[in-house]
This record gives sequence, structure tokens and C-alpha cells, in this order.
Amino acid sequence: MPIFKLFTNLPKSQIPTDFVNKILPVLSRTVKKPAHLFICMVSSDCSLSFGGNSTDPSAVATLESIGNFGVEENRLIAKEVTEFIEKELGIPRDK
Ligand SMILES: O=C(O)c1cc2cc(O)c(O)cc2[nH]1
Repeated sequence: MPIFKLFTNLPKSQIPTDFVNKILPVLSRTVKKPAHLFICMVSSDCSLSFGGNSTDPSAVATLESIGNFGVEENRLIAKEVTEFIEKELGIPRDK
């Protein structure tokens, strides 16, 4: 089971309830594993400091998967996931 975990200082009220499912096609396509295998979780309201700033909306994520994680895959996954998070949650991709 590949596992995606997102931690953010956004309040729960600003996380669409379907976010954990909407991100599955992005993960499935980039990690090259079927969507039904993924565990995806979001932890909101985190106390999170990004470069000393704990007030701007920001997030950190981890993705665990066995295989399919070369240098190029890694770049693609990071790009697509950060773009998706920016679009869905309004967190800039560099935050
Ligand atoms: O990609 C998998 O199949 C996968 C990733 C992953 C990570 C993890 O922490 C587990 O305990 C199992 C596992 N399977």
C-alpha cells in the first residue's frame, strides 16, 4: 500500500472533504500504481513552521512507495503533487 501523508497549517474547514480521493489519480498516474492501493491522509491545523514562518499557508508531504522512485519519477511526482495542492488548497507550490 503506497502511503501519502500531507501535513498543513490550514484549518480543516479549508480542506475539501473529497481532497483525499481527488488526489488519487495524480498519485496513481505518477507513482504508476493502481489508485485503490493508496492510503491518503491529510492532517490539518498543524503547528508548522516553514523557514521560520508559521502563519502563511504551507504544507509538507511524504509519499512512501516500494519501487518506481527514480530521480526523474521523483521530480515528476513532486511537480504534479505540488501543482495539485496549489490548485486545490491554494498553498503556493514553494510552500
Ligand atoms: O508501495 C507499496 O506497496 C508500499 C509502500 C509502503 C510503505 C509502508 O510504510 C508500508 O508499511 C508498506 C508499504 N507498501
